[in-house]
Amino acid sequence: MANTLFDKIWDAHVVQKVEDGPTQLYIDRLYCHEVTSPQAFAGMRARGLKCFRPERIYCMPDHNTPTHDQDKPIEDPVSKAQVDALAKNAADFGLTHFGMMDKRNGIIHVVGPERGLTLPGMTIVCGDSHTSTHGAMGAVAFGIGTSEVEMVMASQCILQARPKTMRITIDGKLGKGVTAKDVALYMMSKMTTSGATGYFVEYAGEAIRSLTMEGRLTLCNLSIEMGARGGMIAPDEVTFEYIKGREYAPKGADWDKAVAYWKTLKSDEDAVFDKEVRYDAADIQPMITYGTNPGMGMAITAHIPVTEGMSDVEKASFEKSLHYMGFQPGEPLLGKKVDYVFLGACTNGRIEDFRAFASIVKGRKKAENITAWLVPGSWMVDAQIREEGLDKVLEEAGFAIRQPGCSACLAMNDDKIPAGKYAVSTSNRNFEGRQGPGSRTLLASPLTAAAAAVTGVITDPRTLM
Ligand SMILES: CC(C)[C@H](C(=O)O)[C@@H](O)C(=O)O
Ligand code: SF4
Repeated sequence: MANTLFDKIWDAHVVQKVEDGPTQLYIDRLYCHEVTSPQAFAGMRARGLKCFRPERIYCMPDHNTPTHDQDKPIEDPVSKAQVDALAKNAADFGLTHFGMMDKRNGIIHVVGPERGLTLPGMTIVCGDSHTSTHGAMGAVAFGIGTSEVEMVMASQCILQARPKTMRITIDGKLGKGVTAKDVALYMMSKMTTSGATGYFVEYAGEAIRSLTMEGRLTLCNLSIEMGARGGMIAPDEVTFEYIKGREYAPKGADWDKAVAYWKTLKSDEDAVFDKEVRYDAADIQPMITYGTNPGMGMAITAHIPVTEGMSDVEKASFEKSLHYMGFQPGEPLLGKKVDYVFLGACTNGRIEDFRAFASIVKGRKKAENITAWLVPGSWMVDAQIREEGLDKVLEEAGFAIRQPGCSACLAMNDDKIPAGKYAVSTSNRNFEGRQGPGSRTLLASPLTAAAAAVTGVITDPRTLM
């Protein structure tokens, strides 16, 4: 029988099936961060359990870590308690822990792939919705709840209902200034934030194949914002090239064996998906969001939609959203003044994102009215930035690089956008208050963020390329 990529990986991990019930699925990797693991560890303690496969569990703090002075004790008592608890829990349960200031620390969804911990064919879970990111390497990766984290700690298995499969094919070539982030924002603007609910998505087509590994990670990261259980891309030479030589990647004969297996990880020609969606790359422009969910996006040169034709319910929520943002239906965003720019998050905190940002700001200066937070996704990204001399380019243009972590993506640390201020942000969520109480978020690519950072207003990055 012809199988999809998802079927192949899922079926290889089934321990047992419950008749008319969920599947018991073996999990290759469990990632833990400080926010969603404390209750799971407490549950394990209360039941007197040890982790079943401690060597398959990797822990690191990322949400509560400050992005400055990480060598000093964390000032905020809540954040300090969370971060300290993870270190203690990892030590007590014999788990690998990349603590703050460890050169392997960073946002879990940036670190997994870059250390070679995330590999094709794996099942990967974490108590975090953006675990979908790892699917870019050809893995079945999805976010789980805290009680499920405990289940995996105890048994290295999880009970899961099998999701339906969807394939999204993007034909053709992406235009100038159009990045993986724009592809994701475009799809969401078409499908809405619930367009893929109940499905596990495989991305395919020429435009997807041509993405770098970083771009693929960005795209799969945003799968969850379309409601998908996860997103994935069949591994290919781009994937193998990215993984080769990384710290935890297979080496020598194990590498050859692994690649031979990974090459089988693709949907069969005649595999049938529960749903198929197609888009044309030529229709995708640099995108920006104007509302308070990631599906409220448009081409940067477009005008905010008008309410004609909307139902009363749609109109009410649309108007509430625009009121929060301080925008009017039908108006353009180009030229609007911005206060903050955030480059980072598990969406766009990788080396390629810093390269893209630097390519625009090179030889220009940060606009006076802009406060810019540039936050590498990990210490490895930080090291690459310096190795490539991008730090010099950024500094000459008036930007400073902060220390790794989730930062202003959800503002669990001090990096909060003040109420009423506008931030062009490379993160993945623009909900009310997401980047701080009253903050107004406009999601966009690193190129668009850079264009706003040097002009002080919303600017089409193509005009600066
Ligand atoms: C804190 C965590 C549970 C949350 C998530 O699951 O995604 C966070 O990472 C986010 O991006 O909102
Ligand atoms: S960077 Fe943002 S989206 Fe990613 S894990 Fe951290 S808080 Fe969640």
